[in-house]
Order: sequence, then structure tokens, then C-alpha cells
Amino acid sequence: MPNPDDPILSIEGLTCRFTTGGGFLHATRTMTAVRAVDLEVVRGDIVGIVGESGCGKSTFARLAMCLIEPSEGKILFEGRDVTNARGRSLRNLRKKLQMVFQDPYSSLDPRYTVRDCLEEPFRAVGEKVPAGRIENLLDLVGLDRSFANNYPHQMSGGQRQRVGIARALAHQPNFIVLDEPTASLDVSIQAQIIALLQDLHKRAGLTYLFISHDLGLVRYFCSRIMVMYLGSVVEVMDNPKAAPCHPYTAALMASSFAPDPKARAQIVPLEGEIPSPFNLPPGCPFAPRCPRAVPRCQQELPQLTTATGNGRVACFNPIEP
Ligand SMILES: Nc1ncnc2c1ncn2[C@@H]1O[C@H](COP(=O)(O)OP(=O)(O)OP(=O)(O)O)[C@@H](O)[C@H]1O
Repeated sequence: MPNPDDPILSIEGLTCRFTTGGGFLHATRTMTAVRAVDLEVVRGDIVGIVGESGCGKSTFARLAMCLIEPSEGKILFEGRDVTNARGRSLRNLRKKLQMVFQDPYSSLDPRYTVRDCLEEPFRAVGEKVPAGRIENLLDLVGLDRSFANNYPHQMSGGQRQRVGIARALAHQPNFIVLDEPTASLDVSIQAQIIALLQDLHKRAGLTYLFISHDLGLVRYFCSRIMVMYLGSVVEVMDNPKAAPCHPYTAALMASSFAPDPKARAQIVPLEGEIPSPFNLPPGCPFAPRCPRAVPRCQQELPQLTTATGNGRVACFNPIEP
């Protein structure tokens, strides 16, 4: 029996490199999309992964879901090594570990009714659909049972995302990776979906990994935050509401709402080009854009070791809390 206090998900040194190009015209190039990431998630946690486009959030989510293989590192789910899970062990993992995608329209087959979409996870593992389960799933996500006969094009974005969430709940998972689940929705609908996710978190005892580029939303929704920049974790915040210590996290706030005047005073808008992931500068990858960079930052890569009182930061000149 797993101990409830043990981490549900442990990630050690997870690294993913992509090689592109090749052939007559292009030399092959390798980039590191996710670099030596460690993470422990305990039951009931809502861990936010935040960063600008291209920082490796979705790649990290796909690695954590065992949808792609890491170049290095290890993934333990409920204490079991699932890094290279295949066949039956992958199917069993899928029941417990599910994902909700950003765009509910492209993640639902337009030829399937809602009932078909919700039956599909059972068919995929060769199981019969338990009697009343489809109605129960629709109830869980706040959709009228008559929606079972609708096609995706007959529903709004928010309703489609509710179907996406219901699908993820089909096998009663205990862990859900939410990859920007509200990014394609209007603000008012976003709030309804977040409220639904909060409600399910409480009622179904779920654990979430929540991927977003919106630090404001992540600070509101999550219990811990991991901030990524060009594949590396630059800050881990155990209290999402506390002031950030990494200049990048502080700058990310410029793109989100900060009602606290003290927090507003620390905001430095991000300027400068993001370095090419194929050709990272020596030292800290954020140094070329960092308002607090010191000479050491150009030469040495800071490690995520400096304790901040609210987690850890990878920075030679962090903002004092
Ligand atoms: N299959 C792939 N082949 C080559 N490069 C890839 C592949 N998937 C992702 N990348 C690259 O890896 C880096 C990280 O991409 P990723 O999609 O994980 O970032 P992200 O933070 O989720 O961005 P977004 O918010 O735009 O989805 C990017 O530079 C991307 O171009």
C-alpha cells in the first residue's frame, strides 16, 4: 500500500533534447527543451508550471504523462518507476494519470457525439462502460445529461472543455495534468472552468499539474509554482502569493495583474531577445535580459539551490524577500 504522505509523482533529473534538421540542406541541430528538472508532487497538491512560450512547459507535461521518452532522468508514479512504461503498465498508468488539453475542439473527434467521446477511454482499454457512468460524468462537470447526444460543433468552447475534463475523469484518475486548459476560452468562461477544477479537486481528491503562461492565474489557483525559462527551472515557490525572488519571475508579473502596490513596485518589464535554444549563451540563459545581472551571470550557470524562505531560486543576485 502506498503511504499517503509519499509523493504521488517524483521526477528526477528529467531532460529532453530534440534534434532537428538533417538531410541534404540542413545540418542537424540539437536543443534541450527540458533540462535536469527535479520535482516532487504530494497528494492534493496543485503545482503550477509557468513560463513564456517555448520554455518547455508542454514538453515537461508530455514527459510527466509518459507520452514522450526523456533523454535522461526518471519518473516515479506512486513510488513505481514508469519512465519507460509500455503495454499493460502504461495502460494502468493512464487510468490514474490523465491529461486535459488546451484546445478542446481539436482534442475531441468532430464525428463523435459526447457519449462516444466519453465511452472511448473505456473502449481504448477494452473495458465495458459501467452502467450510468456517462450520465455520472456529465453531472460531475455540470453538463445537462441531454448533452450526451451533441456533437462538438454544437457546443460552446466552455462546454467542450467540460467534455474534455469529463473524458479525463472517466477512469477516476487521482492525478491530472492540465495543459493550459483555459487558454483558448473567454475570460468569464475561464473563471467557470477554474471553479469547476477547484470543485473537482476538493470533491474527487485530485492532484494537479497545471501548465500556464499566466502567472496571475497560477498564483491564484496553485499551491506551489515552478517557473521555467528556456528549459530550466529558475524558481520554485512554496507560497504562490509571496513575492518572487528570481528577476524573471518578477518580470513575468508585468504581464499579469498585481493589485499589491509593493509587488507592483518590483515589476520590471521584460526586454530583449530570448536567446536561441539551439545556441544558449554561457552562464545564465536569462542574463542577456536580466536587469539584475552581475558579471558572474555571464560565465556560470546558477543552480536551483539558493533557499529563499519560500522555496528555491537559481540566481546569483536574487531579489531579497
Ligand atoms: N517535437 C519537437 N521537435 C523539436 N522541437 C520541439 C518539439 N517539441 C517542442 N520543441 C521545442 O522545444 C521547446 C519547448 O517547447 P514547448 O512546446 O514545450 O514549450 P511551451 O513552454 O509549452 O510553449 P507554448 O506555451 O508555446 O506551448 C521549443 O523551442 C519547441 O520549439
